[in-house]
Formats: sequence, structure tokens, C-alpha cells
Amino acid sequence: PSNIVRRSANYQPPIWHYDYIQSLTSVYVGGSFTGRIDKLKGEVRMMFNKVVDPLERFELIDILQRLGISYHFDDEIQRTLEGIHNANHGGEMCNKENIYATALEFRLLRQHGYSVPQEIFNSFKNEMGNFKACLCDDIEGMLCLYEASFLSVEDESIMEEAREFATKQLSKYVKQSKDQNLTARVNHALELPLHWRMSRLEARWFIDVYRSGEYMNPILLELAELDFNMVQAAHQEDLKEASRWWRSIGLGEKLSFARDRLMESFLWTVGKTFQPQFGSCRRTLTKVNVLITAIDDIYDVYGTLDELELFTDAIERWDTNAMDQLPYYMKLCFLSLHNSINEMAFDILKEKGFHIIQYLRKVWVDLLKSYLLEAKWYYSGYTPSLQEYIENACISIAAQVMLVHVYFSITNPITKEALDCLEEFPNIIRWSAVVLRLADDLGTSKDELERGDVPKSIQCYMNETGASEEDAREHIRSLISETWNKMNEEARAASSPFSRTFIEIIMNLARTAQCIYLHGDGHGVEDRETKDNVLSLIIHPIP
Ligand SMILES: CC1(C)[C@@H]2CC[C@@]1(C)[C@@H](OP(=O)([O-])OP(=O)([O-])[O-])C2
Ligand SMILES: [Mg+2]
Ligand SMILES: [Mg+2]
Ligand SMILES: [Mg+2]
Ligand SMILES: [Mg+2]
Ligand SMILES: [Mg+2]
Repeated sequence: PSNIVRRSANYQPPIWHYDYIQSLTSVYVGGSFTGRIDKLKGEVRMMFNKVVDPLERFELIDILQRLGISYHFDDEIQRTLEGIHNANHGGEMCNKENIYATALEFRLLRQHGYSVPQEIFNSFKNEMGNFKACLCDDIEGMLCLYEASFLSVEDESIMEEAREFATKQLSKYVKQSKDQNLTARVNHALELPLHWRMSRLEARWFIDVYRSGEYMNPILLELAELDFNMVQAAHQEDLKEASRWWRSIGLGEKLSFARDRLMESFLWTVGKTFQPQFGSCRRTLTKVNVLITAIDDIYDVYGTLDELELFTDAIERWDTNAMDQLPYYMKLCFLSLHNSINEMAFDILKEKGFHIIQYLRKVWVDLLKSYLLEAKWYYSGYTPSLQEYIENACISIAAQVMLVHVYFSITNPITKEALDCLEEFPNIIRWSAVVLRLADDLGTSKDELERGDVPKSIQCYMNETGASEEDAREHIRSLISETWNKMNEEARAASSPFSRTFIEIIMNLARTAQCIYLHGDGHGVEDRETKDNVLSLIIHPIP
């Protein structure tokens, strides 16, 4: 019927064109630099043997992680931390009177799954129970304490005090802007703590800072630069393959009202798993992300409620006969989703002997049902409570869809135990989904509400409490922090049926969201900060 008034989001066409993407080449593709990289890795391995002082060993691990090359040394790092943790008999720290050393050790041990009590910071408090004022002259120590405080779990008051105290001292320091390198590092930390950052973006940024720092080790710098460029070349091949697929189904052109965001959908996958061996995962996840993005716009922008009901029902039936009553644009979308999912399921059946269609159908149907509920709220003008909104929106943000695809893509053998856990939307995925959802709302809700969309977390909180928008945003940011405490707790649980790799990817999803939405809608709007991130991560090698 022509009398339908459809919203428009006025999304711009993609700035990264197919021919440009296909033209990407790198001298680092293939194994041209493997010999040099292997030699440098050997020299770094020797450093683990030569460096004996615990603090220097922690500093080596920290530098390798920030430079993005620690994934080559997982065994050495594990053995080092195991050794130091056992030598301490699990309790006291190496350097009790040095806040810098204590905070660094605390952060690295917790990050790698060791439980370290927050009480170790009590030795830095005065008789009133406050952090000693003399500590604030040690800015490196304050920076270390600040970063360590984000490894907190629930109900750790000392960690909250530590974060507050360190933030205060660091904010004062940057106003003086004495040492340029240190000021840059402090501003970077205050913008987003290390624990919440996307590791590839952090590596690209830190390599430049490390090069100009006074403690730069040329072996580490050369390995970091070579490895970054080699990894980037591998990413370009994944991007090109996903781009050929997206061009072949042509949905981006056909659904002119929807976001056509292949490059940004790929960027999300680099945030989840950057390591070269996960190329297949990145290619699959790019397809998932770009399909989710388009289908989200069918529900958020274009579809009438009747059409959305039909589409949701057709996908639930997962039967091409259900297509007949769909409008043309939905027939296209149904069949491209149906074909893509069946193809992914076929690949897993062939490679891993596991039949997963029922698992994929379930997460996609759950997603579309959550989309439909949002659409019903929008069309009826209903504003849910914040709690009611989040209960549905941690599904509609599509984290479970993305991570179930990740699980099948990186896991071999696939276990029934892990699958049963996965099916229940486990807490660690729920918390990652909540962070992703809240970060997304902080970044996208302004434009979404202007063009017409369901009330988001900020608006639900304002409606429920009468708070101003700024106070509501502040509350949402505090919820992100609280949710990270829960996620840190879940990540530490030793009994998980999930691999450390999968747990890290679950947390990386939250980290990627916080980076992409740091300055607004970094997924829908391509030509601002995200363009710079794409250029530095995916297009330009380090010279
Ligand atoms: C990959 C995603 C996180 C998921 C689909 C595209 C996204 C970038 C985001 O898009 P958005 O329109 O902001 O989602 P929502 O607010 O409509 O749920 C939701
Ligand atoms: Mg389009
Ligand atoms: Mg949505
Ligand atoms: Mg949307
Ligand atoms: Mg939506
Ligand atoms: Mg949004």
C-alpha cells in the first residue's frame, strides 16, 4: 500500500568502495618477513631468561602486551607469572613499599586469572584509611594504580578508592603538562583505561609512544612494527574476501534505507580476534555483523509492524515457503540470511562434524523477537523501565548472535557441555552484551531518537527518575563500570567450560564497543574517528 509513511535514517552510502578494498595490497602479505620476525622472537625469549628481577619481568610482560606482540609469548608469560605467584606464596607482593610495582603486579596477575586480594593496597593508606598524600608525586605509580583499579570485581571498596584517588591525582597532573610523553600516556588512560581498550588500537597507538619514549628497546620496537604490519596484511586478505561475498549478495545496494557498513563490520571482528590464525572467524563474523546491521535497520527504520511480524514469523519457521507473503525487500533479506546461515552451518558440519543449524536459528530468532518487541514499544509509544529495557536490549544488541558464531568458528572440538552453557546466555556473555548495549546507546541514541526509534537506556532512566540527560548519561556510564566488575568476576571463574581464548573474545566485544562508540556513532558514521582507526589499523602499514 502506497500510503505507508516510512522513516528514514538518512545513512550515507559507504565511503570504502569495493574496488578500493580489492586494490589493497601489502609487502607483508605471505611469509616475506617471517625469518626476521622469528629471529626477533628468539631474542625476546632470551630476555625472559636474562631478566631476573620480578619488577623487570612484569614490565617486560606489560610492554609486550601493549605493543600487541604478547600473543607470541603466552607460554613464557604464563610460566613467569606462575613462578612469581608461587614464590610469593600467593599472598604478599614483591615490592610492598612501591605503589608502582605493587599495582603492576596486581593488574597482571588478576588479568591472567590469579586471585590477588585488594587488601595489599592497605599498606599505602594512612591511619585514617586514606591513600597517603605523598603517593601523588609518583605519577607513574598513580598511572599504574589507576589501570590496576579496573581489574576490580564487585564490592571492592579499596579498588574504588584507588580509582578515585589515582584519577584525581592524574587529572591534576595533566593540567601542569610537564613531561610530554607522560602527559600523553595519562590523557590516554583517563580517556579509557587499558583494561577497556581494543588491543589492536592500543598497539598501534603505543608503538608510536614507545618509539619516542626514553626506555625504548630496539628489538621490541622492530618486532612490534614488523608484526603489526604482518597482521595487518592478513587482515586485508580477510576483508577482501568478506567484501567479495557482500558484493555478491548485493544487499547493501538493494536495501537503500539500511546501513551498508562492510568495513566497520570488519573492524568489529579485528577488535574481537586480531590474531592471524582467526582469519576464518573474522570472515564469518564480518558477514554476521553486516547482516545484523541491515536487518536492525529493517526493524528500526523501514518495516511496518505488520511486515515485521511476518518477517519474524518467517525466520522462526526457517522455511523458504514462508517467504511468499513477504514484501520484496524482505524476501531478499530472508533468503540472503537463510542462505548465509545454512552455508556457515555446512562449513562447520564439513570441518567439525557438528550439525549447528538449530543453535544458529535459535539465536537469530531470539534476536528478531527482541527487535520486534522494541518495534512494538516504539509503535505503541511505550517507555519501559530501565530494567525492563535492558532485559530485552541485551538480546537486541546481538552479542549472543555474534558470540555463538565465534564459538563455532574458533572451537574444536565443540563440546556438548560448552554448548549447553552457551545456549543459556551465560552471565559472562550477558555482561559483555550489557556493556555493548549501554556503550551503543551512549553513542547512537541521539540520532536514533531524532529519526524515531524505541526509547533507549538513557531515555528510560530519565523517564523513570526525572533525571536530566547528562545525569542519565552519567548513570549509564556508572552501570558500564559496575557491569565490568561483574564481567571481571565471571572471567576469573576457573570452572568455565569456555576456553581462555573464548572468554577473552567475549570481553573484547565489550572493549570494541567502548572504542567504536567513544566519540559517538562510530559504526553508522564512517568519516570521523572510525575513518582514522580504519586507516591506521587496516589500510596504512607502520612506515
Ligand atoms: C553490530 C551492532 C552492535 C548491532 C547491529 C549494528 C550495531 C553496530 C548496532 O547498531 P544499532 O542500530 O546502534 O543497534 P540498536 O541500537 O538498534 O540495537 C547493533
Ligand atoms: Mg544500503
Ligand atoms: Mg537493534
Ligand atoms: Mg538500530
Ligand atoms: Mg534497533
Ligand atoms: Mg543503537
